[in-house]
Amino acid sequence: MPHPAVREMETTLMPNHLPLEHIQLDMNQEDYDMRNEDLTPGPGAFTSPPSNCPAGAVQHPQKWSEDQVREWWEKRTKRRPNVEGLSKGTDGRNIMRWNMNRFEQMTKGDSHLAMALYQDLRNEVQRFEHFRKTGVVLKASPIAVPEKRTSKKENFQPPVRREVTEVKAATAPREKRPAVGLKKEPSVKRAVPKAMRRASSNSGTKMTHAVTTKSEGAPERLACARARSSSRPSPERKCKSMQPEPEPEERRTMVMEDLADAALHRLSSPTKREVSIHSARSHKSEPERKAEEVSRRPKSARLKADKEDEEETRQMFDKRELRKRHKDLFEDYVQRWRQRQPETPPNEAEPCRVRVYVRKRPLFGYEQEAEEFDVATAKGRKIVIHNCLTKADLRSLFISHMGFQFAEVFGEAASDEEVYQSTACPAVQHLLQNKVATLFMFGQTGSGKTHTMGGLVQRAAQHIFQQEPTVTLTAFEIAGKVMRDLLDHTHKEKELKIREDKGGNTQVLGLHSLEASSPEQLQRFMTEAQNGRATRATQVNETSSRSHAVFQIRKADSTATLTLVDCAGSERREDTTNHDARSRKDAAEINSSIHALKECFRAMRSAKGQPPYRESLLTRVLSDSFSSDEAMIVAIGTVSPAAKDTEHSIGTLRALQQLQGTQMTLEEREDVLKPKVEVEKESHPKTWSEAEVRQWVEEAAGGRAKQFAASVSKGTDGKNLLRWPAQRFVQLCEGNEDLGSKLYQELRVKMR
Ligand SMILES: Nc1ncnc2c1ncn2[C@@H]1O[C@H](COP(=O)(O)OP(=O)(O)OP(=O)(O)O)[C@@H](O)[C@H]1O
Repeated sequence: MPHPAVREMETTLMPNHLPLEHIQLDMNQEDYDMRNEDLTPGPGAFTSPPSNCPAGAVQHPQKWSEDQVREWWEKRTKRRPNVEGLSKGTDGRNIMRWNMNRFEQMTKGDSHLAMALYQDLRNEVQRFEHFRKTGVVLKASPIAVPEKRTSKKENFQPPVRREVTEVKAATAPREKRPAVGLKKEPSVKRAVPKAMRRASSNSGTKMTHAVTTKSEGAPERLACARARSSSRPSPERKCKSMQPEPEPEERRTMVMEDLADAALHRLSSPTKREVSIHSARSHKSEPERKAEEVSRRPKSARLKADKEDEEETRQMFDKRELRKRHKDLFEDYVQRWRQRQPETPPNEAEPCRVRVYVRKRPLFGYEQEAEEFDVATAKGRKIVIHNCLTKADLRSLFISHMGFQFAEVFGEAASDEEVYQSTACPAVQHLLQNKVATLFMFGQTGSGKTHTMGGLVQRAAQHIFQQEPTVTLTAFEIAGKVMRDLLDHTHKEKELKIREDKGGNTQVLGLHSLEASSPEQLQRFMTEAQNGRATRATQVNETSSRSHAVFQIRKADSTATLTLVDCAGSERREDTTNHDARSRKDAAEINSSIHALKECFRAMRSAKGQPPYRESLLTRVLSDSFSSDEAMIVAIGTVSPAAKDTEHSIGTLRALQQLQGTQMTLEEREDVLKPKVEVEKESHPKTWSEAEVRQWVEEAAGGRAKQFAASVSKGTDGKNLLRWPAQRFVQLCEGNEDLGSKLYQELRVKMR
C-alpha cells in the first residue's frame, strides 16, 4: 500500500487513473522502483528534485527519443503477449499523436490495456507539467489496467473517476492546476481548432476529440456525479465511457486530439516567461515559493480560488458517437425538415452521354438496434443527406442539409424492376443497336452495389435474349494491379495481361469466353463468375468485394458490347483501422482506380484532350467506353441511409456529381436547439420567512433537528438566520455540537 501522501498526490494530479485496489500492475515492484529511482531518491512519495537533478529530469513525452519511447512501451507492456512491438522511428512526437484506435490496434484489440497506455502517456504529460510549474518531481504512477472480465458488456466498469474526484474534494490543495487551453492561455485556445482542422483534413481520419472540461467541485455536484456514474452502463462507448459525463452547463471544451505537432508542442512547452520564473523559483524553498505564487495572483482570483474547487476531465468523442448520443433530437429535426418540403413534380433530366443514378438502400434492423437513424431523403431526382454535426464546443448541435440532383434517385422502397427500367434498360437497347454501353456500380462497401447489380443482370438477360439467340460472356476481376479471369476455373490464379494495339485499342490477352444461349445460362455464368471474386470482411460488410468485377456481354458477330462494372466498395481510412497492411493497401488501390475513373469521366465531359485512362488498370481495360463517341455510360451510386455512414454517402454523391459535372443543389444549415430542462429554482435562505426557517430546521440534517424547530425564536427570518454563528446553532440544538455544526454547514451550502 503506498504512503497516503502518494495516494493523495497521485489522485490529485493524475485524475484519470484507477484506485490502486482496482488495478493490476504491469510492472513488478523492482521495475517500478528502478523507473523512479532517478526521480525520487527518498522513500517519500514526492519530493523536490535533488540539487543535482537536472531541469530535464522529467521530460515531456513529446520530447522522448525513439529509445525512450521503446523503453516506456516495453516496460508498460511486459508480459502482454498480444502487444505488438513498436515500429522503427516511433518517437515521442509520433506516439503522442496516436489516438485510441492506434493503441487498440497495437494491443490487438485489448481496449483496457490500450486505454491504460493512452492514459499513462497523458499522465506523463501531467507529471511533466507539475514538475515544470512547481519544481516538484512526482513519482511515476504504475500503469492502471482494469482486470479483464469475461463479458465486456456486462462487466465493463469505467475507471472509477468519481471516487478519485471525491478524494480530491476532501484533500486537494486549492491551487489551480494548469488548465490547458482555458481562459489563461488565449493563444493556445486559438491554435487548437486550427490545428484540429489541419490534422483532420490531412489525415482524413475520423474526428476524435479530447475535451477538457471544467466543473465546480462543490459537494452536491460531486454527489450528482457519483449518482450518474452508478447509473450509466455504456460498454460500447470505449474511451468516452471511461470518463464521467459532465453536466452540459459545466462543460468547457477544447479539441485536443489530432493536433498538429506545433499545437501539441505549444500546449505543453513552457513559454520563455515560465522558464525564467521556474529558474528563479528553483532557488527558493517550497513554502517561500507557494507564498510568492499566492501573492502574485490578483485578489479576485485568490477569492475565486478559495470558493472553487476545480476539476478537469477529458472525454473522447467522435462524430458517429455524438450523432448516436443526440439521435432523438436529430431524428426529430430531420423528420420536421421532410415535412416542410413542398410536393413538386420532378423535372425531366436532360439526355446526355453519362447518366448518373442513385439508389438508397433501406436501414437494416441491426442498424436500428445499434441506435442508427435514417439521414438520407430521396425524392424524385434529388437526394438530401442530413449531416448531423456538433459545433466545436461539442455542445451546440446543427444539421447541414446537403442536396444533390441526378438523372433519377431511387428510395428504399424502389423495386429492382423500377431501377432496371430507368438505368440498365436503355443500355441494353444500346447494345441491341450494335453500340457500346457501360454500366458502373459505385458506392461505399455494404451499400448495395452487388445486390442492385444482381437484379439488373437478371432482367438484362431476359431482355437481350428476346432479340439475340446467343451472346458471349467474358468476366475478369481487377484486384490492385492484378487481373484474373473469373470464368477460367482451371487456372484461377493465372494473372491476365493487357496489350494495346497500334490503334490504341486495349485487349485483355488469354481471356476465357463462354457462349450463352439462354437467359438462365447467361445468369448462371455470371453468378459463378461473381462467386469467384475476391472478398474480405470489412468493418462494414462481412463479405465485401475487394476487387472490381468486369462482365462483358458481346453480341455474336459484332463488336457491340454491354460492360457491367461492379466496383469494389470504397472505404475511408477509419474503416480500415482494424485491418492488416494488406487490407489497407487494397483499399488504397481501390480508391485510386476509382479516382482515375472520375478523371476519365471529367475529361469526357470537357471534350478537350484524351481521357487519362492509362492511369489505372480499370480505366485502361475500359478505354473503348471512353474513346467511342457513341458509347453510353450509366453510373449507379448506392448509398446507405445510416447516420454512421454520412461521410461515405456524401463522398459517394460528390464523386457521382463529378461524373455528371454538376454542383450541389442545396446546402442549408439548421441549428438544433436542445429542449430546455426546467430546473426547479430553490429560493435563497435570505428570502426565507419565519415559517420557512422553521421548516428548514425541521428538514435539515435528515430531520435530526426537527425537535428544535419550535425553539427558533419568534421573528427569526432568513436574514437573521444567515447572521447566526456556528455556536448559535449548537445552542439551538441544546449543546449538540455535531448537529449544530451540521446545520451551519448545510445553510452555507444552501447559500451557494
Ligand atoms: N436495396 C436493398 N434492399 C434490400 N437489401 C439490400 C439492398 N441493398 C443492399 N442490400 C443488402 O445489403 C447487404 C450488402 O449489400 P451488397 O453486398 O450488395 O453491398 P456492396 O455494396 O456490394 O458491398 P461491397 O462493395 O463490400 O461488396 C446485402 O445483404 C444486401 O442483400
